[in-house]
Amino acid sequence: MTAEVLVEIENVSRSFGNRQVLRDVSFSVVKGEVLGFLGPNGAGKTTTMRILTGTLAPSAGRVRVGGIDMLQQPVRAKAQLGYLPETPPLNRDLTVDEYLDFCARLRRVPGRQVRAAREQAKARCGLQEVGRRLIGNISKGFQQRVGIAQAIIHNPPVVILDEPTVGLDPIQIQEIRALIRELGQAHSVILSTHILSEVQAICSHVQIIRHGELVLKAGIDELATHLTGAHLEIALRRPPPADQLSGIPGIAALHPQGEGRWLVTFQAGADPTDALVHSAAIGDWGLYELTRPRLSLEEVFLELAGDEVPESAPAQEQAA
Ligand SMILES: Nc1ncnc2c1ncn2[C@@H]1O[C@H](COP(=O)(O)OP(=O)(O)OP(=O)(O)O)[C@@H](O)[C@H]1O
Repeated sequence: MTAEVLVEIENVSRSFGNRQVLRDVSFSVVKGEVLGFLGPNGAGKTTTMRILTGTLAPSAGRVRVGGIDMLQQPVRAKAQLGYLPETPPLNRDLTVDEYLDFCARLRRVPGRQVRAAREQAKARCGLQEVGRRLIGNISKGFQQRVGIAQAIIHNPPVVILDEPTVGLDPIQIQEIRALIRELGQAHSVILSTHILSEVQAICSHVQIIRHGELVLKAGIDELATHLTGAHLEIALRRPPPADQLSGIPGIAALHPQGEGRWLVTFQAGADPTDALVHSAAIGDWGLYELTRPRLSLEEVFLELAGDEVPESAPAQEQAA
């Protein structure tokens, strides 16, 4: 069974004046996916989010949300989305309940269902205790929950969150991440962030944009192995002379690590693992360890995005 596609961006480009900031970007998000959207500053994340949420038109290409074309039927397409911008659009002078009721009406929740929608959003975001408090008087973590509650008040299939944990303390970060993971069970979530460890903690998929072009979209598990194809670490009790090892077809280089350990680099497109294991058995080399070193998301990011690495673990995040 193929999963339901909820977001489709096809060949989207965008220019500002004669400067092209998005080039032929295509991706889709299926039901239940939590997609982390990563890229260096100025790579085009916000521009993509704005096009996706219908607040900016693409210069070329097509956007569909829940199967509805954003350019042809913007009101219907936007109803499929909930959006938490980087700075949540909160009114500090309203109580949480008043504000969420207001958002529900804005989102065209029918009058008689507003209260139920508000209570459900509050329950999902852990806001039951603060309904009557002024937004200006609750903590930043609770304010962020209110921002998420307004994004899901109309129960949209797709939720878009822009830097949702910025400025929170470690406990709040942990709570908001747990909430986002939970949201991922009922909605598709697109999460823009600079924090690599956040992507690893929350997302099922990751996408990297660089200079306005997508350079990777992968499942989070595939990602760690994405660039590991080129190396092996082996340990041998009775290592042969190096030229015997390096003679195995597909091996580009050998880097001795001492005590019978070697880092083996593959030739492009080759995988000498089987040949190596075979030679070790025939030659009685005492092969007792064979591992593929996994790259961190940071290393993968560096390989693909090049310019600059986003934060991996800001000081405030240590305990999260
Ligand atoms: N309204 C605009 N007019 C002109 N240039 C713009 C406009 N909006 C964005 N840009 C340019 O487009 C490029 C992509 O910007 P965008 O905000 O999408 O990047 P980003 O990946 O979200 O970066 P950051 O992480 O710093 O927010 C940048 O060079 C930016 O200066």
